[in-house]
Amino acid sequence: MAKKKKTRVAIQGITASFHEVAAFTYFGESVETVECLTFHQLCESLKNGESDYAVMAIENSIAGSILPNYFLLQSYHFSIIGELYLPIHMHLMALPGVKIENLKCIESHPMAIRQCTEFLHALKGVEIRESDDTALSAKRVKELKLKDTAAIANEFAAKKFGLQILEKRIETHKKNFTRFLILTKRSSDNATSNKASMYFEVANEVGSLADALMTFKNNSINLTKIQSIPIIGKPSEYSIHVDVEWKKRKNYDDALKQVLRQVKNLNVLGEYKKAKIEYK
Ligand SMILES: O=C(O)C(=O)C[C@]1(C(=O)O)C=C[C@@H](O)C=C1
Repeated sequence: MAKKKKTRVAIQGITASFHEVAAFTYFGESVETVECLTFHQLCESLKNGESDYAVMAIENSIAGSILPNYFLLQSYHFSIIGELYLPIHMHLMALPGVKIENLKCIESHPMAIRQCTEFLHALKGVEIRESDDTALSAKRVKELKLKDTAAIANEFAAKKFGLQILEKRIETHKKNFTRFLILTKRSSDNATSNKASMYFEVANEVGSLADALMTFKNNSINLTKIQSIPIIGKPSEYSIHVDVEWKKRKNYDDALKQVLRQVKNLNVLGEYKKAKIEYK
């Protein structure tokens, strides 16, 4: 009998990155992760059929939105079929025996660095270097035997690459989570959906955005996120990305019909089940 093919999930980063943890948390550990060093590569992997799904970080509770990913969502038109809020614990790690006083450089993913600015500002004379991925930074420290460099990454990376944790939980606030979107090429009807992501444009006129938002309110739709995204080539013009939640599907359907008449170029990126935020 033919062996069942594993579900392939594109992640940004390498094994032991936060994206891999997100993929395993959402799908279970039996999936095969496809490592992509950039979010652009991640989208290409899904587009080319190299992956069945992609997991994409979209915002962090300390560092904020990952704006370039909103552009990718608009240009690739994948379907959002789910979301995940992953608690994020950042650790400073180095080769065994290395002390904080020996460090000349700390490297990590830029989103990870932004989540640890309070801790990093307090260190004097240490260069902060951005990398493609938290786990990749840990791997580099190990493979290149960098005695003056530490990585910021998670506990799985420390274990996998044999690094010693010098300082635990260096994120600026302990309630720290990253929201990940689950993307695929096919849209699917999800009867249990109670959340949607969409973007649209409004006329540059008094009240045009407020009117569209009022329509959601008037239909008992809760707006959980609003993000303006520059329209390239049209300075001072924006498309508006919103995430909305509902208790009754009919309220959402009614709101959507009405909003369609108020805005331009409305695109629904996906309807899916709202995830819980569970702090560890
Ligand atoms: O570098 C990693 O480990 C990632 O998975 C990337 C990423 C991000 O893109 O925000 C994921 C979660 C954390 O917020 C930090 C970094």
